Amino acid sequence: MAELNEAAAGAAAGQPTVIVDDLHVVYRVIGAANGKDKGTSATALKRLLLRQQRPSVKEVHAIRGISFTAYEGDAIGVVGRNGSGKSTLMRAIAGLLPASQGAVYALGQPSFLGVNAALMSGLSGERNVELGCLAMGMSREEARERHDDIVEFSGLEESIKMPMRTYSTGMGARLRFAIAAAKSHDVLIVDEALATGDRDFRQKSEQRIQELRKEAGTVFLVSHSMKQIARTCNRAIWVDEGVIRMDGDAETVVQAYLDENS
Ligand SMILES: Nc1ncnc2c1ncn2[C@@H]1O[C@H](COP(=O)(O)OP(=O)(O)OP(=O)(O)O)[C@@H](O)[C@H]1O
Repeated sequence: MAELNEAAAGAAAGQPTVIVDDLHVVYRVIGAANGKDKGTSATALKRLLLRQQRPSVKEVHAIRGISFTAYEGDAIGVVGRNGSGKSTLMRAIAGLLPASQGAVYALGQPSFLGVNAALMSGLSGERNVELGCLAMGMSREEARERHDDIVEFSGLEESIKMPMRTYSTGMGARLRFAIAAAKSHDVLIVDEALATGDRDFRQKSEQRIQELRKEAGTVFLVSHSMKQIARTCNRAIWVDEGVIRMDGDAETVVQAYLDENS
């Protein structure tokens, strides 16, 4: 495993951008431990009226001691079965979830799909492009300059004038990626967003991920598509029940994962 790790690091050969050191993440779910207590507002009210004790707290230890280092120029595919901890790991790297033990050190502020500020569902796609660019630190002029390219990349055409709440999940994901991809990032985390696009959009976005890598950033790509990981990434991390099962060059990890899961 150590050999693979070094091989992956060598492929990118840049400075470290993310260091994950013995990371643990624990979710606390209130009222989930007792099968009879469904945790609805009615049961909460009943408990209040009857002065019963607070429901027990169930802990879900989603990440159980993960360590690795990502480098400039790395495109890291994150693979693993449903519920293995991929999204939790990504959210912890982005600083959206606290570590219950260990730490994440990152260069700059990792962007979770690039636009950390949520897009506004009541506003048009066009207006969200402008706000998204400003939220990523562009000047108004820069945002205006990039506008047409972002709209074209998104492929939303006339729908760009419609409020975002009228968009399908796929349309929303395309717009988010198009905005995020308009800027270089030290660390960009793309969590399943590309899965919703059609073939054309997937090709465009995979190409853009390669360009972002060349601009000396690190890209994490969570995907259930092993082909996409093998095409897009130089390195892959296989997460299994909250720990790293394998970390190495993308093709080797994808093959090992497929061997076990097909
Ligand atoms: N908000 C939450 N509260 C409690 N438990 C959670 C929460 N989010 C995730 N979990 C639990 O943490 C574990 C890891 O979930 P996570 O979403 O990180 O997995 P994943 O690998 O991204 O799955 P998928 O491939 O289905 O998206 C699972 O056991 C899940 O039930």
